[in-house]
Amino acid sequence: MTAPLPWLAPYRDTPFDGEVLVPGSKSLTNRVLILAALADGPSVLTRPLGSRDTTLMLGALTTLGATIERDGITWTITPSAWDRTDPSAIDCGLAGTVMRFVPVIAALGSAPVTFDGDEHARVRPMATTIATLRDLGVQVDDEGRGALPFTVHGTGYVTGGALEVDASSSSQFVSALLLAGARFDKGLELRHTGASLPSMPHIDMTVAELRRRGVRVDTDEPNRWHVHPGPISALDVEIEPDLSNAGVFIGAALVTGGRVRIRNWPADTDQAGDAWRTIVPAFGGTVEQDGADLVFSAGPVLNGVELDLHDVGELTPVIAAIAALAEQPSTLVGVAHLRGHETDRLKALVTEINRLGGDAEELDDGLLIRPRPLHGETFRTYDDHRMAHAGVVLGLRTPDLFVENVVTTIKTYPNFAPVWERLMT
Ligand SMILES: O=C(O)C1=C[C@@H](OP(=O)(O)O)[C@@H](O)[C@H](O)C1
Ligand SMILES: C=C(OP(=O)(O)O)C(=O)O
Repeated sequence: MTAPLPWLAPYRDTPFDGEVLVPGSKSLTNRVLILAALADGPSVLTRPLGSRDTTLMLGALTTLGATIERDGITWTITPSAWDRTDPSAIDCGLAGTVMRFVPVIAALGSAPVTFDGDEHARVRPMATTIATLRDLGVQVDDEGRGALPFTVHGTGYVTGGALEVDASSSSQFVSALLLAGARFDKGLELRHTGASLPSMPHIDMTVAELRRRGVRVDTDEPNRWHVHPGPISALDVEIEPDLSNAGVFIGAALVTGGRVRIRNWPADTDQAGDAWRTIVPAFGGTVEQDGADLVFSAGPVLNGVELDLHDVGELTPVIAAIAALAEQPSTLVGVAHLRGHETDRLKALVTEINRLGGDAEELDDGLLIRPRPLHGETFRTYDDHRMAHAGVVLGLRTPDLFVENVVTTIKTYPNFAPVWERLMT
């Protein structure tokens, strides 16, 4: 198959002023799908995200015995009976939520399940998943790789109890264990032992979704979670718009001196993307609530920023693109773990911003970006949806910028390129 031609990103010399309803949250959709597959009855999801990562999650849960019925904007999930005994295989693609969450769920079944994914998925950090499963008494065959592919041999139950995890390279190792913990015979008393724990809002989201379904989770001490054993109640939910993906449109408003209305911004949410409310003022912009929507506007000057993005690392690529177009230098820290994301995002951002004539430098745990005039080039995306988002934001202010493999945005955003083209041209 030949690679698609690089795509000419829309350029604008006038302010963008638009309105967007972004598709559903990846993180919420994939958590809700897992919990629906473990629940005590069928659950209905309204406005779930239909994208590559959620399709992979549906495929994985179907393989484990759940059934899915789709009807327009609703999906009905009937839980698995967990009675399969034949070996099966699950494709994780490049989805962290599939490769980290599903192996722990598969341990509850009674069959060997082999996990693999895209070429780059094989270098994403997975040793913690394998080690914690073994600590729980589950047999995992990885032929010493400490990475995909590997096979989980479920025996129909996991005893659970006390467990330590070093989740400094990804919060998803914690979320995975918490999501399954109520179904362990003794529940789960989990303690994170590593130096730091990224993406805390994502862990808070996991705990909140468990509690909404009647699971008792104690979080009295930092870095400790006690999930009590018991049923997970079925629950019908509406999925919030993906606030991390809203960032690319917010970026468009900031770098063109314009404005964007993001429709249906949830008033109370655990999504990492809610941090745009404070990030936009740091760049000199403003944020206004208007009914159910948030309106983000550029200020008279696009300031440089000094931000610790440890909690909200997935916002970094778009923030880096905005920073490269700002009027002063920016420093972004707290994101060493981005080296284990869809690609090594620190290296990729430095390489691509500098390819356009920019001046970006990799720090131990982040980026230093000094704005420079940029010129058109092909912006490489390394199969990373958020690198493509960074590229299109830079393209708004850089004539003749081509984005390689813009279709990679399908990971979390169906039809992104046509939507962007329609809004920006
Ligand atoms: O649990 C989740 O849904 C996610 C957790 C975060 O992972 P890391 O902690 O690995 O950054 C985030 O970056 C990722 O996009 C989604
Ligand atoms: C890190 C990300 O994804 P994943 O869920 O694959 O880890 C992301 O979407 O920015």
